[in-house]
Amino acid sequence: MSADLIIEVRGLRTQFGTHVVHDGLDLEVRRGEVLGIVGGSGSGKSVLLNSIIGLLQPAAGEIFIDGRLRSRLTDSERAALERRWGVLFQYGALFSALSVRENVMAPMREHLEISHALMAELADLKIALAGLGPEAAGKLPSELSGGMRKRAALARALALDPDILFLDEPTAGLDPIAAGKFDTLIRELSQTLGLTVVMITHDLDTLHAICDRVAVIAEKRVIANAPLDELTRHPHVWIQEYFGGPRGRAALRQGAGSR
Ligand SMILES: Nc1ncnc2c1ncn2[C@@H]1O[C@H](COP(=O)(O)OP(=O)(O)OP(=O)(O)O)[C@@H](O)[C@H]1O
Repeated sequence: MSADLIIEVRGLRTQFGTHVVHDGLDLEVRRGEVLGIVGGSGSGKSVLLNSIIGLLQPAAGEIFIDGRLRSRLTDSERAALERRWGVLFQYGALFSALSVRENVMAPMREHLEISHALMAELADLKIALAGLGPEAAGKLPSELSGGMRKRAALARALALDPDILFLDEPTAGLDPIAAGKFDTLIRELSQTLGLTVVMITHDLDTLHAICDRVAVIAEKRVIANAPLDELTRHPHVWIQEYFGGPRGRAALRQGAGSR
């Protein structure tokens, strides 16, 4: 595995009963990049993410993180590895009965042995980093707008100073202005903190605004993984329909105009 790869998936097969989701899937993620993952509904984007982070056991294949084979790690090595990433799940998945600050403190309680006061202080820093004002810290998720909830979930994903951030449809449900601001925030965080970002998205604007490369899942595997301008020339029919359809062309024009 080359040193600039932080994640490498080889020959992944996942299945539920007889339903095969991935078969012979390969994926490479380079250190420090923002990688977008696209594919039709049900093509297995979330299942891929859950396999990489260990929530799902693949039927076959190998997943290397920093050159180390996931399946060969001891429990304590795996726990240490899992502290290195933050995950923003598709629906935010905040604890509804806990304040934003307590939500951000939750992974700290699990993994860090530091005082409550220090945890609260660190949580407030992450909340600010995610672009929320200090008044948000004491609020419940239900008291926040959709965009603010995404930021709260992002603050929690940043709780343990990860070097990889996994985002499952981070801008879904946001209006275009809020989505654009969230994109900018992710780009700034990846640059200032040196984060590697792996992001599932259907949002063509997001792909154009912040992704260095885009991996396309179709036919149970990654059929292409390239910068967008290369990808749009790819002959595969799904890619042509996705990027060459009216929405794809509009996002392309807008992306070109904003660069
Ligand atoms: N726990 C599970 N048990 C059985 N089938 C599952 C399970 N999780 C996912 N699947 C199936 O695996 C396939 C891929 O699901 P996945 O959620 O990864 O799709 P996706 O590409 O993320 O779709 P979307 O864009 O709609 O979110 C789907 O057919 C789904 O029904």
